Amino acid sequence: MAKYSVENEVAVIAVDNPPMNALSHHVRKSLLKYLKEAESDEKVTSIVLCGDGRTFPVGADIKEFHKSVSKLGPTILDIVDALEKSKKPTIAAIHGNALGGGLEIALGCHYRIAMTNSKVGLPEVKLGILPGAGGTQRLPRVIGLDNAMQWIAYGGHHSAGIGASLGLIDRVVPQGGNIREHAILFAKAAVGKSLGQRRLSNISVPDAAKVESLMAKHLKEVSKKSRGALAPIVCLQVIKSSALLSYQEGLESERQGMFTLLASSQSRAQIYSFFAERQVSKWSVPGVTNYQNAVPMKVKAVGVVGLGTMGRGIAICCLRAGKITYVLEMNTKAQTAGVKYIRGYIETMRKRKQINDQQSSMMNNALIPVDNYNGLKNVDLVIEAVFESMKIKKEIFKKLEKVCKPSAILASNTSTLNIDEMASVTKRPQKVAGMHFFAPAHIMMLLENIRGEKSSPETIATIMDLGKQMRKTTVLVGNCHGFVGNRMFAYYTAESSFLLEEGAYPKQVDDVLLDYGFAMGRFQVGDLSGTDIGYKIRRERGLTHKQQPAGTPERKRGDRRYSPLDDFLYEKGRYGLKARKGWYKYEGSRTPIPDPEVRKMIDDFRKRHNINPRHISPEETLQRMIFPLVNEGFNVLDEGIAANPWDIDMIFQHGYAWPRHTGGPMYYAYTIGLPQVLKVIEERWKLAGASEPHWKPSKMLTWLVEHHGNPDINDWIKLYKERKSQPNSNL
Ligand SMILES: CC/C=C/CC(=O)SCCNC(=O)CCNC(=O)[C@H](O)C(C)(C)COP(=O)(O)OP(=O)(O)OC[C@H]1O[C@@H](n2cnc3c(N)ncnc32)[C@H](O)[C@@H]1OP(=O)(O)O
Repeated sequence: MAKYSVENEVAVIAVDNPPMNALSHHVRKSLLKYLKEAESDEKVTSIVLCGDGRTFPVGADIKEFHKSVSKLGPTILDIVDALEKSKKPTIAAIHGNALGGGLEIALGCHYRIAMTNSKVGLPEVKLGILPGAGGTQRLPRVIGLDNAMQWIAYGGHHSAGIGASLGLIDRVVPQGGNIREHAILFAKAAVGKSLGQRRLSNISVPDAAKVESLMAKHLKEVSKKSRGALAPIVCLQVIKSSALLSYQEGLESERQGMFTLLASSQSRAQIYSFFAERQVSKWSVPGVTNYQNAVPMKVKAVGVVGLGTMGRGIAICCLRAGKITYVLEMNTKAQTAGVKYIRGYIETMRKRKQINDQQSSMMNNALIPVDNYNGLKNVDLVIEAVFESMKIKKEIFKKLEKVCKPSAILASNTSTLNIDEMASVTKRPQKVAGMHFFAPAHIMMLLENIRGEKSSPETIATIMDLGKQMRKTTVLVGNCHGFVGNRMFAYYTAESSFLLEEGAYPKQVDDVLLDYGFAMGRFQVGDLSGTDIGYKIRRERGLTHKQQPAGTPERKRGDRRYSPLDDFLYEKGRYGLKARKGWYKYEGSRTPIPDPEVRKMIDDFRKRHNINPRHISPEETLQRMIFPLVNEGFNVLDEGIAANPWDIDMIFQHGYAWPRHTGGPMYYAYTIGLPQVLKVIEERWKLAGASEPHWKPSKMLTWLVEHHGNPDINDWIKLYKERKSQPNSNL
């Protein structure tokens, strides 16, 4: 709905649709009704449009997308047109966010004023669509083609100050000011002034002459940054029309572009991702607790044990979340280096204006290096971040148990190991949990929180709340080897090496993954993170080639297929980018170059094992990389390790840079169709057999296909759980 009032001859129309004033159908209807009323009321001389509550409208109602109600008139464009055509001055009064369709209606107004802390932007590209209410045609006319391409193709939010410097915002209202009162005064002053040039559809694009060079520049950038994504490309093409065609023709090109994008599977995947991101914070442990009833503990001080790459990043996250952060590192050299890194990073944030001087000095003061466990006696929560060894972690947990106050939560940043086993060496298993950060911890958006068997509701609520305070996409999962992410990802990695054994080379596999939309292929990522990391984890588990007793078949560990190619690579000193050689070689830059030495290593291996290399098609490569991971995803759901398919998808998008426009592995499987996915898995299982158990079709996937074909992803859990809970279900 919207509210209507007339104050001092100024009509004020306030959108009232909490929480975000989305432009739902009923809002659009009432907005147009009040606009007509203001237009026809002779006592009204000007019109202010604003938002009630938290914000100016943040855009179209995303829940309406792909539903018939979104097509019901009036459209947002009808409102934009009415605002622009109005004979009385129209003023958008922005507080909070003016995004998407919200900014488009502001662009329809003759003037825009905004609170200094408000944000403006056209983020539709993040939903796989484009601004469909004239935004692609009006924004370039006011801020120029170059800026508009930047804003629309990347979908960023920008401060009111930036908007003002580009001519988008006519006045910035300082903090503490009343936007409504300022708007009314502004509106009164605008009465009688010519509106011709204030109607943005009337003016031309200032830097239109540069259209071809700007187009080439932005196309190159988006193709690199959003590989495989359709929306940024279509956005650019449509914005280009603003420079070459009339406003009306440009609008038609926008309509066509929107039509194409809305019909694409990518927009569905991205809209799914928008809601999934919000859904994961509504966690639940069925029958135990959930986000609504568990109360988090107050965490003022955090301890971080270990100042290696992970510990440093975690400490930065804690400091940014406003925590007093004790960092424990016994090795003096490592401590000096770690603290130097953290302070250096704080300074970089200050220089980049991500934090101000006061925040920087607060963070520096809150960082407290300690060199013995007693230094952690006052913390409310500790995050252990040392090398991935159960023995070492248990020793640390025993020490923490002794020094930390009884109320303190003990968390481990383990990426694979059993949280319950760590909890078992303490007297407070209810206070033990996993907090799995992804490297680099201060950059990656994901936090995979692991509940132990005995973790209390308060402990779970606290680690989830801390993730939120760190502004991470925080997903709650159950305890098992590798949890959700690494348990599933292990098969992706294993299968990539099997592909090398059978006929592929690293670049061939990586190219398929790049075409799919990953920013980097599996072998490029391996080089970037360092091939030594995986080797040390395999060595800890007694798996590496050198640890096997004489006579052990090179390609087996127990009864499972194993590829030792990764071990050979490490043993040749090819540690990845840092050594300038890994799966690729690097000559003076970070560009991976296929290396004949690696090719020879693979060829020699094949010869030694009488493997006749065969051509592996891109289709087979993609299926073999992704489908085992999907299959394991269904096992993870079946066991309750992940509560929902979107939990898995968010883990992969934010922890493993899975391309957002495919939604994530589980959503992708749904897009392909579960029957097709199962068919490939079953065929592969017949070929591979028991030594490759990751191809054994998951019970849940099989049941869903047999009984429901390709059910809606939102129904997977409900359908399966209902059946599973029946007495003779055999599931
Ligand atoms: C033809 C014309 C075409 C127009 C295209 C568009 O306008 S597309 C929409 C463009 N706008 C956006 O993409 C903005 C989406 N919203 C956000 O980015 C964020 O919500 C925010 C505005 C930055 C605020 O973030 P914050 O973290 O403060 O809140 P939440 O994200 O948690 O949101 C609170 C709840 O509001 C729901 N919601 C937000 N925006 C919309 C929307 N546009 N439509 C419908 N619902 C929206 C969100 O889902 C949250 O709901 P919960 O049920 O509480 O989870």
